[in-house]
Amino acid sequence: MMASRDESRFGSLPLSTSGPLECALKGTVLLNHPYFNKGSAFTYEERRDFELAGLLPPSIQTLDQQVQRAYEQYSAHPDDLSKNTFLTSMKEQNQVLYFRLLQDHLPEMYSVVYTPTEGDAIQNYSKIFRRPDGVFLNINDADRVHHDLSLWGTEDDIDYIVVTDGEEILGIGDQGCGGILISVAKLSLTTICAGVHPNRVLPVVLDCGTNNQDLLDDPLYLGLRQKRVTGQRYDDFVDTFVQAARKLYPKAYIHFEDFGFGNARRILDKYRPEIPCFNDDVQGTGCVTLAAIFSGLHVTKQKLEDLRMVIFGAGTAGVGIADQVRDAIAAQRGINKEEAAKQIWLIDKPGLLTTEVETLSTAQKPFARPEDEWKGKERDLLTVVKEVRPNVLIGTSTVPKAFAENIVREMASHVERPIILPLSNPTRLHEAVPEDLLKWTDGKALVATGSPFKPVKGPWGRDGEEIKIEVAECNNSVVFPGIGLGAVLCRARLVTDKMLVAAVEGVAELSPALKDDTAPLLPGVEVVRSVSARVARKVIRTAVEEGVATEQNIPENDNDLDEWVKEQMWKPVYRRLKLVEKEGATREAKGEMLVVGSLSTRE
Ligand SMILES: NC(=O)C1=CN([C@@H]2O[C@H](COP(=O)(O)OP(=O)(O)OC[C@H]3O[C@@H](n4cnc5c(N)ncnc54)[C@H](O)[C@@H]3O)[C@@H](O)[C@H]2O)C=CC1
Ligand SMILES: CC(=O)C(=O)O
Ligand SMILES: [Mg+2]
Repeated sequence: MMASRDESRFGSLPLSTSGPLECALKGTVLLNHPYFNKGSAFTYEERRDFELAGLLPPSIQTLDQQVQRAYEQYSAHPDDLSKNTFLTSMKEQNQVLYFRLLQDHLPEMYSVVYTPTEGDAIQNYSKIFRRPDGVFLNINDADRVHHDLSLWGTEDDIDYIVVTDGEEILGIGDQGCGGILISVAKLSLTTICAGVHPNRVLPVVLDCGTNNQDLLDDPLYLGLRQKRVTGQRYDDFVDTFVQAARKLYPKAYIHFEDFGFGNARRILDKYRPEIPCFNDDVQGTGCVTLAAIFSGLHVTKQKLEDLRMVIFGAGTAGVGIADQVRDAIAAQRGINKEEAAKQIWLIDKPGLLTTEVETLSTAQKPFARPEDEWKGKERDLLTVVKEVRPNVLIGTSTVPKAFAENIVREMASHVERPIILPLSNPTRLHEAVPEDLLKWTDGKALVATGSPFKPVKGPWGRDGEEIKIEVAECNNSVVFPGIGLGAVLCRARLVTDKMLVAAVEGVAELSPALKDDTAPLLPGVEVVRSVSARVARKVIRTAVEEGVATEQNIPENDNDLDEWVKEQMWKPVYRRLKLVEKEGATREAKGEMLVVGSLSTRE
């Protein structure tokens, strides 16, 4: 399916987001198709032309009225997980209404469709399952991968694929085939936050088995009931998927999500030089955290050269952050990466990572401290904080309460405004909560968290008056949708380091803390679409400079480019349906294009 092209002042736009929509479906088939369905909002003419009149109550309603009703239904649900399930079924019924409801209530619903509630949905996947959503590929049927993927469209149809193997979902570990829901959730965010067209995306899970014994013992578990396959067979399976996806959907950008520590980086390093791909946990987290650090340093009136950063939890996300920050230090100070790495200390299960630690991974090695520096000293977090006197402390360990009061007070005794980012999701795994961090530092800590938290009140105003401190969400979701949108629109061949740096700048420029030092370190979800548009513009501009943009008609002027980006961002509005004959109709008009959540309408 290629959406019908719009004529605009830019000529023909690659992605259409407005104008009438051709449709060859009628009656109940139409009502059951989430892409076309408008429910009570079908107009009089549409009800007549599409044989809907007797299938709907007579009042014709507006999208606003539908949103109001849907919001009331949503609010009646007793807990977040049932709200999440309600939203999923809404998406399966009426896509525009689902995205519009989300858009209108984004700050409230963000945590319900994403972390932390999506984590609960994933953990309960086999219990709450109703309809499949996305592509299930399993390692025992590797020879079917090409065929099974080919059912989702032709070569122009897919812009964006999110793929997981379910091994390291959020902070909740191995979730086997339930991981499909992280692919689905990340794609919902690319649409709602960045306007990536919801019918041109593909959520995929690579089911390689699971080492989660609870799942293996659960009679209702839906995935492969076997231990994870590793080694060459695993690598071959991932490669079979990547090659098939490239061949079938050569325009698609591949976003890797929540792979295990041993695989995430390896897979990224293998494919990055060849195809447009991105690992959100490594690169997305690195980018958003660097943006938060930039605004924290702006508040403390320091520079990257002043940075002394301790990262607790040196896994996929922790080392991803270390890399991104190290590269930024090297670029800004004009020094090599080895020298820049000296401003970063990594701690993992063995304690501080030094050159003597035997389990160092390839990615951790560049940050290992010389063993001599630490002879005779403890390697735990408290000692490291005492010795290093960091101004930035990051948590990506999944160890709740790891940033204990004595550690935080120790840090705050050496620096005026400690920048503390507990990033482990979901909420219950945060290394500390904002309320404690602010209490222990008399409101001085500059905090951002991996999942959303309510603002904290305390007597931290200039004259001791009570103020409310809003805490930014430092989650890769601030940045990955915009990077993806940029890469898709410019049809990037590759995602280069400089494109990622441009994305960091795009987020950092819009940080509220730049204007007000009591404001959050990162832009919030209420402005996420403009953040994504800015990030996309910067990513596209850099892709052109780097010679990796293949789209021909990218405007040169920044204002034009902004408009070009925004015009192609999908919006949740009803488009007039135009009846066409089935014969000769496009795949879109015949309802044959991918609509996640509409598997039952596919043949
Ligand atoms: N806010 C955000 O945007 C993101 C947050 N995360 C969160 O970060 C956390 C880690 O995720 P990944 O890096 O993907 O997982 P991972 O498993 O690759 O990394 C976790 C690391 O923490 C270490 N660790 C565990 N217990 C420890 C202890 N007691 N002391 C020191 N280190 C310990 C582990 O050995 C491992 O290296 C998760 O909770 C995840 O949800 C991940 C990606 C993005
Ligand atoms: C945010 C995210 O990607 C994670 O927690 O894994
Ligand atoms: Mg993730």
